[in-house]
Amino acid sequence: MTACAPFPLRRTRIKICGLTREADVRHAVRAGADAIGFVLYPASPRAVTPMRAAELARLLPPFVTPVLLFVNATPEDVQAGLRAVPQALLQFHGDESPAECAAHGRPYIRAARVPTGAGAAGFDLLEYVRQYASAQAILLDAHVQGYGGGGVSFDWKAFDWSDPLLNAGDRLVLSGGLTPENVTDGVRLVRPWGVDVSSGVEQAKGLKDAGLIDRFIAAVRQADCPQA
Ligand SMILES: O=C(O)c1ccccc1NCC(=O)[C@H](O)[C@H](O)COP(=O)(O)O
Repeated sequence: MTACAPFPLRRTRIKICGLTREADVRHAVRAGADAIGFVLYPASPRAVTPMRAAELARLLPPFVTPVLLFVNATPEDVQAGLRAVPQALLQFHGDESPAECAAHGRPYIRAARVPTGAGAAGFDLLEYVRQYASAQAILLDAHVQGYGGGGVSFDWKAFDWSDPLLNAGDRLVLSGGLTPENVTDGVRLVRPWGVDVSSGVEQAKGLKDAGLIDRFIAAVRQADCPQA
């Protein structure tokens, strides 16, 4: 772990997503993850059932948040997830409207799917952030085939992160193709409240790699330290 003197000015929150195994959950928590995501989207290679998410969420100590991820799920499916993991934060990755996301009366994370390459410049992120004013967090993901977890980044330089309207309320979560190699730069540029990673800490889809998790978290902490 990188040491800062006298202490980091900020601590970027870290969510690790798409866990399916007990050992991965235990390791992520020990390494310092703040939130653990479970994919309740049956078409995903990282999908778990609500019952399995509940088993894994039971391993979480206080102050580590379970997150249930949905893609165009029915309200009944979301409710089934919440019955299994009542303390969970919700994450919506599909085409859900602001009203659909808010309908469960629970804090939620809204994934914005930002076009990759030159397309990012044409994406009105400010309008998106305004539209989802009821979201506790806006997760900045890259638009890939499928709905997410694609291990692809968008062009972080396409937006003005110093715009107080864009970064208002500390609710941006940088995501999409983050790795131990690029996350320090991403955090220093965007200054998000948190980061979210799946592919970048995996040995295979749904199977996390302890060494990559350690390196990823150390790289985030490095970004949190004031630069010499
Ligand atoms: O993980 C999936 O398979 C998945 C499927 C459908 C929608 C979202 C999905 N995952 C989202 C995430 O894991 C993260 O929140 C985020 O998009 C980061 O993914 P990655 O680029 O793999 O780090």
